[in-house]
Amino acid sequence: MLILIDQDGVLADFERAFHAAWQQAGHDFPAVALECRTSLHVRDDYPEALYGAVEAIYTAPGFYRELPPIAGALEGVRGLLEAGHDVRICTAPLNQYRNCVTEKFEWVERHLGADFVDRIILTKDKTVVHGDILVDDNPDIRGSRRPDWRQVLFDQPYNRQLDMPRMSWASWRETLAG
Ligand SMILES: Cc1cn([C@H]2C[C@H](OP(=O)(O)O)[C@@H](CO)O2)c(=O)[nH]c1=O
Ligand SMILES: [Mg+2]
Repeated sequence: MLILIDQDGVLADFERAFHAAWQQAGHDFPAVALECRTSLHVRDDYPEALYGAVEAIYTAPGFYRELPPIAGALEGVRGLLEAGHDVRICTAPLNQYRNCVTEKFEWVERHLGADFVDRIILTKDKTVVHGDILVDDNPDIRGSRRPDWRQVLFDQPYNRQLDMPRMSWASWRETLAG
C-alpha cells in the first residue's frame, strides 16, 4: 500500500513542544493541559487576545526543528517500510512558512535519515495526493478533490470525541499492516 503519514501530531510532537514553550514563556494564562485540548489548532484553546503570543511560539526559529518525535513513531515508520509499504510524509506548511518549511525537512533528515527527505510531500491540499491510506490527526481535512485515500485518524485528545477509524503508534500493526 501507499501510506501517507502526516508529520505534526503523528510523527512530530507539536503539542508537547507548544505546551513546554508556553510554560517557558511565563505567560499569566496557564498552558492548556494536553489532555484538555479540544481543537487541532492550538490557538483555539487560548483567549483571542493571546493569538499573537500563541503564533509567536510556533513561528519562532527552531520550533519545528526541535519538535520531539512522538513515542513509537520513528519505529512505526521503519516498520511500515520493512512490511513492504511505500511510505510518504504528507504534510502542510504554515502560511507563515519561513522557518516551518525548512525545519520540517531538517526534522525528517535528522530523525529518519537523508534518504527519507525524498519521501516528503509538502502540500496545502492533501486531497490531490494519491495514496491508499492517510494517517492524520486532523479530523477535518479539506481540499479541492474527493481524495482516493481513506483516512485513519491519529489519536489525539482534540479528536477523541469523533467516531472515526483511528490508530496510535502502539497499535499500527493491527490498523495498517493488514
Ligand atoms: C497552527 C498549527 C499548526 N499545526 C501543524 C499542522 C501542519 O502540519 P501537518 O500537516 O504535518 O500536521 C502544520 C501547518 O499548519 O502545523 C498544528 O498541528 N497545530 C497548530 O495549532
Ligand atoms: Mg497533523
